[in-house]
Amino acid sequence: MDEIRVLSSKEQRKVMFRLIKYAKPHIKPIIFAFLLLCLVTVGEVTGPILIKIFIDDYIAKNNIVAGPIITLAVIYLFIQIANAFLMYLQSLKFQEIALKIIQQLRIDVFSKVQALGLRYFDKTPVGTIVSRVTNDTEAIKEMFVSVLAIFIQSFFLFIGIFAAMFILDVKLAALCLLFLPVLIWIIHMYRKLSSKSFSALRELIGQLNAKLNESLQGMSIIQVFRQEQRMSKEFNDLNSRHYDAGIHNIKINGLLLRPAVDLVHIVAIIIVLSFFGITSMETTIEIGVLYAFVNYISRFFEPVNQVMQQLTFFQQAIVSSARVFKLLDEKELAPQQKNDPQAVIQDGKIEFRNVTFSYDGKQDVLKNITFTANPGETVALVGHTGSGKSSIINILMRFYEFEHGDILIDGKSIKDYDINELRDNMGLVLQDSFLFYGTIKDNIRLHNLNISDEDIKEAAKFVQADKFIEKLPDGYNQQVTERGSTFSSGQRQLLAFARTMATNPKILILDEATANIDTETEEMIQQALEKMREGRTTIVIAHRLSTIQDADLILVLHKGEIVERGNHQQLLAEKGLYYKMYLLQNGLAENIAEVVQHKV
Ligand SMILES: Nc1ncnc2c1ncn2[C@@H]1O[C@H](COP(=O)(O)OP(=O)(O)OP(=O)(O)O)[C@@H](O)[C@H]1O
Repeated sequence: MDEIRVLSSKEQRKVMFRLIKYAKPHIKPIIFAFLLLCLVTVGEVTGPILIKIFIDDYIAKNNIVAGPIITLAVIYLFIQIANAFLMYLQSLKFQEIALKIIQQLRIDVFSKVQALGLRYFDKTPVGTIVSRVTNDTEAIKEMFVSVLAIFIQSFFLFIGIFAAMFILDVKLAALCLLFLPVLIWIIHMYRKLSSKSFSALRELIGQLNAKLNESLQGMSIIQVFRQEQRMSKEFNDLNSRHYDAGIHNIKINGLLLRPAVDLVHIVAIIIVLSFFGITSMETTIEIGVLYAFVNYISRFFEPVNQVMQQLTFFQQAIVSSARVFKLLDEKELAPQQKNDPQAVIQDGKIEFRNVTFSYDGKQDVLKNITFTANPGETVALVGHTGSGKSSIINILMRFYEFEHGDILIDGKSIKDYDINELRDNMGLVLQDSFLFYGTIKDNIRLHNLNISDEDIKEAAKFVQADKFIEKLPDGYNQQVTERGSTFSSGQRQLLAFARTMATNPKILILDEATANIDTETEEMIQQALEKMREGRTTIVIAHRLSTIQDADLILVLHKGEIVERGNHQQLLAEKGLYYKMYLLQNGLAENIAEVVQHKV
């Protein structure tokens, strides 16, 4: 989980510059949008000047001449209409650019997530990653769509208004400039106070997401173990903390947003009116100038208010951007390959040479693993839970990088191969067969266009999945719900077999299912596995020793080391760990307690 941390001003600036870099490819439309913005500002500022001319030159002087007044009115109307149109156009342009930028950012984040190594996913809750791709990029979108547009628009308007005020009355304009430091101070205070509460708020939303995600994924366990109340309590606690953070935020906003700025606004009007009152005793003042000033001051405070309001989103976007950039800079990448074009898998010979591996860099979970699986041979990994069987598969599949020793395929280091070459030739079937939302066909083909409908049917037939698929109302076009929850685990397993067989890999890696499957399906699965293994180098994690008695080599793992090796008969004759496991699994141990005591 990300820590609640307020970014320093320097860090915020760095994040801001990096965000702005995303706008670089859109420089031409941005310049166009800025030009539109300039025109809009000119339009906004000229309105009060035209009214000032109308008041001072015509009304005050009682000089009601139809021609010039109508011309003035027409110009005024034209400027207002043109401005409305230009405003629409510039806002559309800014939004378009913003959406394009955010689209790119999302693509970058998603590609990065896919390039990350499993170590990253081990330490990061799924909810947090989802939050990065959705909520955080959404917050950044807000920054580009409204925050920056309003900041820039307000800045332009601000300059335009001051220019107009200086044209009308230098002294009074200079007086108005005095309010600037006060406003800057309010904005600074607001930013300072609000940034911490925003970070806390965003962080809590991330935690709420993570909790929700955990609850949904583990729903069956939650219900079975009656964890509903605990989960609700934890969720409620987080929700209450979110509420408190929200209230804290509202208080800061309530105090510093509109009220503080409005107060300065009123003081400014009072000072301007007093100034006019005092000077009117010495010189005649033009009522039109007074109108224009009061109008400008109101217009000037409106953008300030808007900018203040946008600071909320700005803060949010900076925090979100910092998190997204942290993800983009994540160094925990998937193992890198040398992509040697000469490295091609021909026979599928696998050699582990003194491989030592650790997940955390501290504790070795595999120690000095050495074995060879010759082409077409089956090597079975057995051992108690936590002995390192899955870890061997994890490094063989290049899910995790290993530092010591080497794994060779057909005599070349596994690190030399192009990852596609490895993935195309190594079929992996895990215990929990993951099915995607889509049809059965999609799930077997996995969008590989080289696999025809015929290939799919053949693969299904090969693993005997065709029988149950054909009985489904829509056959191969039957819809698979999320994670394939409407299929039995045996059926899911058969579909996963078919998916693997459709690619016809040279190497098979199987994590044999431990789930209880009815005897008939079990039989089908065993037959399918036997056929699949024929002519393929196979590494299989076996939970039941009965299924691997014909393996060419059985490796018995204990605490990350290979403690016994040989075929079934040899290992039984050794009367070691394998022998004890075999007796236990077959209920043949005369005194099971004795065997267990022997630290099986
Ligand atoms: N992703 C991981 N991060 C850190 N440690 C891990 C990770 N996966 C496994 N381990 C640790 O590595 C050791 C070996 O685990 P591994 O999953 O390889 O055992 P296994 O023999 O496959 O067990 P099982 O039969 O229960 O699947 C264990 O101590 C386990 O706690």
